[in-house]
Amino acid sequence: GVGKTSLLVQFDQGKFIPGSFSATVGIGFTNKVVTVDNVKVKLQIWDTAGQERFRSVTHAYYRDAHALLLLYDITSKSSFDNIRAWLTEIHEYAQSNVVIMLLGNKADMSSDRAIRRDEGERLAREYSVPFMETSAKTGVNVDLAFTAVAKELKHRAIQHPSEPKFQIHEYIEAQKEKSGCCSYF
Ligand SMILES: Nc1nc2c(ncn2[C@@H]2O[C@H](COP(=O)(O)OP(=O)(O)OP(=O)(O)O)[C@@H](O)[C@H]2O)c(=O)[nH]1
Repeated sequence: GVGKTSLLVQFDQGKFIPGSFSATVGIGFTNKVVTVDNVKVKLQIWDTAGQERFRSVTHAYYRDAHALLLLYDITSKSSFDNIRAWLTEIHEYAQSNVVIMLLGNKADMSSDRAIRRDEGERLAREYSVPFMETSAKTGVNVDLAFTAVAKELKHRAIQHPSEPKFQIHEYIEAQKEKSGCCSYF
Protein backbone atom coordinates (compact mmCIF):
# COMPACT_ATOMS: atom_id res chain seq x y z
CA GLY A 1 0.00 0.00 0.00
CA VAL A 2 2.93 2.42 -0.36
CA GLY A 3 1.69 3.52 -3.78
CA LYS A 4 3.59 1.40 -6.32
CA THR A 5 0.64 0.96 -8.70
CA SER A 6 -0.41 4.61 -8.27
CA LEU A 7 3.13 5.80 -9.04
CA LEU A 8 3.24 3.73 -12.22
CA VAL A 9 -0.20 4.95 -13.32
CA GLN A 10 0.88 8.56 -12.69
CA PHE A 11 4.01 8.01 -14.79
CA ASP A 12 2.16 6.16 -17.55
CA GLN A 13 -1.08 8.15 -17.75
CA GLY A 14 -0.25 11.37 -15.91
CA LYS A 15 -3.12 10.99 -13.47
CA PHE A 16 -3.92 9.84 -9.96
CA ILE A 17 -6.86 7.52 -9.46
CA PRO A 18 -7.51 7.63 -5.71
CA GLY A 19 -8.11 4.45 -3.79
CA SER A 20 -9.19 2.50 -6.82
CA PHE A 21 -6.65 -0.27 -7.08
CA SER A 22 -7.08 -3.62 -5.48
CA ALA A 23 -3.83 -4.96 -4.04
CA THR A 24 -1.52 -6.11 -6.81
CA VAL A 25 -1.49 -9.88 -7.11
CA GLY A 26 1.85 -11.24 -8.31
CA ILE A 27 3.10 -8.99 -11.10
CA GLY A 28 1.62 -6.49 -13.53
CA PHE A 29 3.59 -4.74 -16.23
CA THR A 30 3.51 -1.59 -18.33
CA ASN A 31 5.61 -0.68 -21.36
CA LYS A 32 6.60 2.92 -21.74
CA VAL A 33 8.95 4.54 -24.23
CA VAL A 34 10.85 7.58 -23.01
CA THR A 35 13.27 9.70 -25.00
CA VAL A 36 16.51 10.53 -23.25
CA ASP A 37 19.28 12.48 -24.97
CA ASN A 38 17.49 11.90 -28.31
CA VAL A 39 17.52 8.13 -27.83
CA LYS A 40 14.32 6.17 -27.34
CA VAL A 41 14.47 3.86 -24.34
CA LYS A 42 11.75 1.26 -23.91
CA LEU A 43 11.03 0.62 -20.27
CA GLN A 44 9.19 -2.51 -19.31
CA ILE A 45 8.07 -1.77 -15.77
CA TRP A 46 7.00 -4.58 -13.53
CA ASP A 47 4.66 -3.66 -10.73
CA THR A 48 5.17 -6.19 -7.96
CA ALA A 49 2.84 -7.16 -5.17
CA GLY A 50 3.91 -5.72 -1.83
CA GLN A 51 2.26 -8.34 0.29
CA GLU A 52 4.35 -11.05 1.92
CA ARG A 53 2.22 -13.89 0.55
CA PHE A 54 3.20 -13.07 -3.05
CA ARG A 55 6.92 -12.99 -2.26
CA SER A 56 7.76 -16.25 -4.07
CA VAL A 57 6.33 -14.78 -7.29
CA THR A 58 8.23 -11.52 -7.03
CA HIS A 59 11.57 -13.22 -6.24
CA ALA A 60 11.59 -14.75 -9.70
CA TYR A 61 11.62 -11.31 -11.32
CA TYR A 62 14.58 -9.79 -9.48
CA ARG A 63 17.14 -11.67 -11.54
CA ASP A 64 16.07 -10.12 -14.84
CA ALA A 65 15.60 -6.58 -13.56
CA HIS A 66 18.01 -3.88 -14.76
CA ALA A 67 16.72 -1.39 -12.21
CA LEU A 68 14.65 -1.42 -9.04
CA LEU A 69 12.58 1.42 -7.63
CA LEU A 70 12.16 0.77 -3.95
CA LEU A 71 9.28 2.64 -2.33
CA TYR A 72 8.28 3.41 1.19
CA ASP A 73 5.41 5.60 2.35
CA ILE A 74 6.51 8.73 4.26
CA THR A 75 3.46 8.34 6.55
CA SER A 76 4.36 4.75 7.46
CA LYS A 77 7.30 4.02 9.74
CA SER A 78 6.94 0.28 9.19
CA SER A 79 7.27 0.69 5.42
CA PHE A 80 10.49 2.67 6.00
CA ASP A 81 11.81 0.14 8.50
CA ASN A 82 11.22 -2.61 5.94
CA ILE A 83 13.54 -0.98 3.40
CA ARG A 84 16.65 -2.61 4.93
CA ALA A 85 15.06 -6.04 4.56
CA TRP A 86 14.17 -5.27 0.94
CA LEU A 87 17.74 -4.18 0.24
CA THR A 88 19.06 -7.39 1.76
CA GLU A 89 16.70 -9.34 -0.46
CA ILE A 90 17.76 -7.34 -3.52
CA HIS A 91 21.40 -8.16 -2.83
CA GLU A 92 20.48 -11.82 -2.58
CA TYR A 93 18.31 -12.15 -5.67
CA ALA A 94 19.05 -9.30 -8.09
CA GLN A 95 21.99 -8.79 -10.45
CA SER A 96 24.92 -7.22 -8.68
CA ASN A 97 25.01 -4.17 -10.98
CA VAL A 98 21.27 -3.46 -10.76
CA VAL A 99 20.34 0.25 -10.59
CA ILE A 100 18.54 0.92 -7.32
CA MET A 101 16.54 4.03 -6.45
CA LEU A 102 14.93 4.75 -3.09
CA LEU A 103 11.65 6.70 -3.17
CA GLY A 104 9.70 8.13 -0.24
CA ASN A 105 6.19 8.26 -1.69
CA LYS A 106 3.02 10.14 -0.58
CA ALA A 107 5.06 13.32 -0.09
CA ASP A 108 1.82 15.30 -0.42
CA MET A 109 0.67 13.94 2.98
CA SER A 110 2.94 16.18 5.00
CA SER A 111 0.55 16.49 7.96
CA ASP A 112 0.74 12.69 8.47
CA ARG A 113 4.47 12.47 7.87
CA ALA A 114 6.22 9.85 10.04
CA ILE A 115 9.61 9.85 8.30
CA ARG A 116 11.56 13.05 7.79
CA ARG A 117 13.20 13.67 4.45
CA ASP A 118 16.66 13.62 6.02
CA GLU A 119 15.99 10.12 7.41
CA GLY A 120 15.34 8.94 3.84
CA GLU A 121 18.45 10.76 2.66
CA ARG A 122 20.57 9.18 5.39
CA LEU A 123 19.39 5.66 4.59
CA ALA A 124 20.02 6.23 0.89
CA ARG A 125 23.52 7.50 1.62
CA GLU A 126 24.24 4.47 3.77
CA TYR A 127 23.47 2.19 0.83
CA SER A 128 24.86 4.58 -1.83
CA VAL A 129 21.58 4.74 -3.71
CA PRO A 130 19.88 7.82 -5.14
CA PHE A 131 16.85 9.11 -3.25
CA MET A 132 13.93 11.44 -3.68
CA GLU A 133 10.48 11.98 -2.27
CA THR A 134 7.63 11.49 -4.72
CA SER A 135 3.88 11.87 -4.82
CA ALA A 136 1.77 9.70 -7.08
CA LYS A 137 -1.04 12.11 -6.22
CA THR A 138 0.51 15.45 -7.24
CA GLY A 139 3.03 13.90 -9.64
CA VAL A 140 6.00 15.51 -7.91
CA ASN A 141 9.27 13.86 -9.01
CA VAL A 142 7.45 10.91 -10.61
CA ASP A 143 8.73 11.46 -14.15
CA LEU A 144 12.18 12.23 -12.76
CA ALA A 145 12.39 8.89 -10.92
CA PHE A 146 11.79 6.90 -14.10
CA THR A 147 13.70 9.24 -16.39
CA ALA A 148 16.80 9.16 -14.21
CA VAL A 149 16.75 5.37 -14.32
CA ALA A 150 16.22 5.41 -18.11
CA LYS A 151 19.18 7.78 -18.50
CA GLU A 152 21.41 5.60 -16.36
CA LEU A 153 20.46 2.46 -18.31
CA LYS A 154 20.93 4.22 -21.64
CA HIS A 155 24.38 5.45 -20.61
CA ARG A 156 25.36 1.97 -19.54
CA ALA A 157 24.16 0.48 -22.83
CA ILE A 158 25.60 3.12 -25.16
CA GLN A 159 28.65 4.75 -23.61
CA HIS A 160 30.48 6.93 -26.09
CA PRO A 161 34.16 7.12 -25.11
CA SER A 162 34.15 10.91 -25.56
CA GLU A 163 31.10 11.34 -23.33
CA PRO A 164 31.54 11.93 -19.59
CA LYS A 165 30.06 9.20 -17.41
CA PHE A 166 26.46 9.92 -16.41
CA GLN A 167 26.21 10.76 -12.71
CA ILE A 168 22.73 9.75 -11.58
CA HIS A 169 23.13 11.28 -8.09
CA GLU A 170 24.14 14.66 -9.50
CA TYR A 171 21.38 14.58 -12.11
CA ILE A 172 18.72 13.90 -9.50
CA GLU A 173 20.03 16.55 -7.11
CA ALA A 174 19.89 19.11 -9.91
CA GLN A 175 16.43 18.13 -11.11
CA LYS A 176 14.40 17.14 -8.09
CA GLU A 177 11.62 19.22 -6.61
CA LYS A 178 11.60 19.44 -2.85
CA SER A 179 8.05 18.55 -1.90
CA GLY A 180 6.52 20.47 0.98
CA CYS A 181 8.99 23.25 0.34
CA CYS A 182 8.81 26.93 0.96
CA SER A 183 9.04 26.81 4.73
CA TYR A 184 12.53 28.21 4.94
CA PHE A 185 11.68 31.75 5.97
N1 LIG B 1 -2.11 10.90 -0.78
C1 LIG B 1 -1.54 9.96 -1.52
N2 LIG B 1 -2.08 8.73 -1.60
C2 LIG B 1 -1.45 7.79 -2.35
C3 LIG B 1 -0.25 8.05 -3.05
N3 LIG B 1 0.13 6.92 -3.69
C4 LIG B 1 -0.80 6.00 -3.41
N4 LIG B 1 -1.76 6.50 -2.62
C5 LIG B 1 -2.92 5.78 -2.05
O1 LIG B 1 -2.42 4.70 -1.26
C6 LIG B 1 -3.21 3.53 -1.42
C7 LIG B 1 -2.36 2.37 -1.92
O2 LIG B 1 -1.91 2.69 -3.25
P1 LIG B 1 -1.49 1.54 -4.30
O3 LIG B 1 -1.00 2.26 -5.53
O4 LIG B 1 -2.57 0.54 -4.49
O5 LIG B 1 -0.28 0.86 -3.50
P2 LIG B 1 0.61 -0.44 -3.90
O6 LIG B 1 1.96 -0.22 -3.32
O7 LIG B 1 0.53 -0.67 -5.38
O8 LIG B 1 -0.14 -1.62 -3.10
P3 LIG B 1 0.09 -3.26 -3.22
O9 LIG B 1 -0.08 -3.61 -4.66
O10 LIG B 1 -0.98 -3.81 -2.36
O11 LIG B 1 1.44 -3.56 -2.69
C8 LIG B 1 -4.35 3.94 -2.37
O12 LIG B 1 -5.46 4.34 -1.61
C9 LIG B 1 -3.77 5.12 -3.13
O13 LIG B 1 -4.78 6.00 -3.61
C10 LIG B 1 0.32 9.38 -2.93
O14 LIG B 1 1.40 9.71 -3.47
N5 LIG B 1 -0.36 10.27 -2.15
